[in-house]
Amino acid sequence: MTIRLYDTATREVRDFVPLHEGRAGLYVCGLTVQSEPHVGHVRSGVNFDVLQRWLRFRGYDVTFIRNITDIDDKILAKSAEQGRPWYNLAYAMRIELDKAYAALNVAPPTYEPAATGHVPEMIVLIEKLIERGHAYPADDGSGDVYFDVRSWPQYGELTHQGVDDMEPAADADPRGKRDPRDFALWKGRKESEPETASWPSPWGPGRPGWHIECSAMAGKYLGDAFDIHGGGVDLRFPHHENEQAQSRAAGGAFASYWMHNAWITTAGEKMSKSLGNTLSIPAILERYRGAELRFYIVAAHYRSHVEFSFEALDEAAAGYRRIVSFLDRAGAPAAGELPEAFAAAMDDDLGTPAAVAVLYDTVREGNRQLAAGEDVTVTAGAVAAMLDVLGVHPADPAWAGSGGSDAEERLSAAVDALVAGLLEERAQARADKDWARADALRDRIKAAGIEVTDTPDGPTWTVS
Ligand SMILES: Nc1ncnc2c1ncn2[C@@H]1O[C@H](COP(=O)(O)OP(=O)(O)OP(=O)(O)O)[C@@H](O)[C@H]1O
Ligand SMILES: [Zn+2]
Repeated sequence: MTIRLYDTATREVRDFVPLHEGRAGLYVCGLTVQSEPHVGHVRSGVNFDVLQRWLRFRGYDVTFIRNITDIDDKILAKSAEQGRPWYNLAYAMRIELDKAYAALNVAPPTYEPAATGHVPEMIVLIEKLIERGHAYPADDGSGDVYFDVRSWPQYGELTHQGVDDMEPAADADPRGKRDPRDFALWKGRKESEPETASWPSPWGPGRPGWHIECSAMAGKYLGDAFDIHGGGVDLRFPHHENEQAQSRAAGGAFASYWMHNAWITTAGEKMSKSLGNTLSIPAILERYRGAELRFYIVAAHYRSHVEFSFEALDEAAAGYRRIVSFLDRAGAPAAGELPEAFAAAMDDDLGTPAAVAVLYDTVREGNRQLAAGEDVTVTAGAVAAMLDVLGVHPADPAWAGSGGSDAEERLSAAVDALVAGLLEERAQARADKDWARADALRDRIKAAGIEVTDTPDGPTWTVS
């Protein structure tokens, strides 16, 4: 019954022991809202949504914080390219991200703080670091402030590296730094940058560095010490190493466990805009239901890279539809008891592949029971409970309006059958050269607002 989680910091699977009994504080790095999200971007949203659902199922009162980075170099560069204010781009992309999460039934976090709303908290934290001798303002008049990595002997402990082996920090102007690895806490405003992208500070107008944002927001909403910090595996270094160094150097314990999800890849490479191998969420949702895409993502272990392919997605979607069809035939029961093997798999570092195997086995057994005319109440209730935990229950109200909800599909199937019947009658009337009847049938279909198109595979219809 104990949840065990792989902790990236200790590199082992450990029992989850919360700081406060019955409660779990979770912080996940959200996205920089600079462009439309692709399927790789939403993976962490889905994976950590499964984690928070599992923690809740196990009785924890979860506080889940996922931030939005709405100011940074990439946003400024892209908005300049597009000739629009940076906040206009960030806001528009935030709306796209919200839509993608909603389409995948990723529940909103307890609170979703945006970096631009927390600059005063970041300034207080930077002042504290300067006071404690772990940060310094650059002496080149740039207005930058850097974290002094040599002042913090534990720097590198999260990713098990010695300072001397590390690359220079890329996110800061090298001029005013004491050590090339010192990273920016505050970036003085450059002449070329818009005034609206700067905030007053003791070091002059400027904006926060990326790493300090998460330290300040995690501290504000979860306190100096909290349970789990998550994010994509590429954030381990430098972002998470830096977050931990800042927060601990300021006196807090920060996260007890670190969890990192792996990538969605194409041809073995991280799906990424800079590689030009991305697939946007709306493009996928033109062909698949949100629940099918989510099922595809959750069926893989969060620490395994997923090589994206439409064949694999087709397979997952077909598997999901078989599960839904079983539930339908079993009379769409309420969630019942969760099978122990499923719970054990989830307790074991969110072992979703093993959990999904239990789900398929249970459906197989349910189909056998249906064929044998046996009672399927318990089996179908177990299937419903497992789908709930994974966030893919077809009756979840979250799917309503996102296209292809269960109710819509059934309605569509019913209309399909009726239209097919009318079209068959029309075909027969034509074969019989009964033109008046054929026309009357065509008019009836049209009057119902249905448009029929003849294709080589036979007629198809849409609601006009
Ligand atoms: N293919 C992916 N699989 C899983 N997570 C991803 C993937 N791509 C990006 N992420 C996550 O999304 C966040 C933003 O990543 P990043 O800025 O690198 O996006 P990107 O699309 O790769 O952009 P760029 O092309 O500028 O590198 C990070 O938290 C990262 O972990
Ligand atoms: Zn972060």
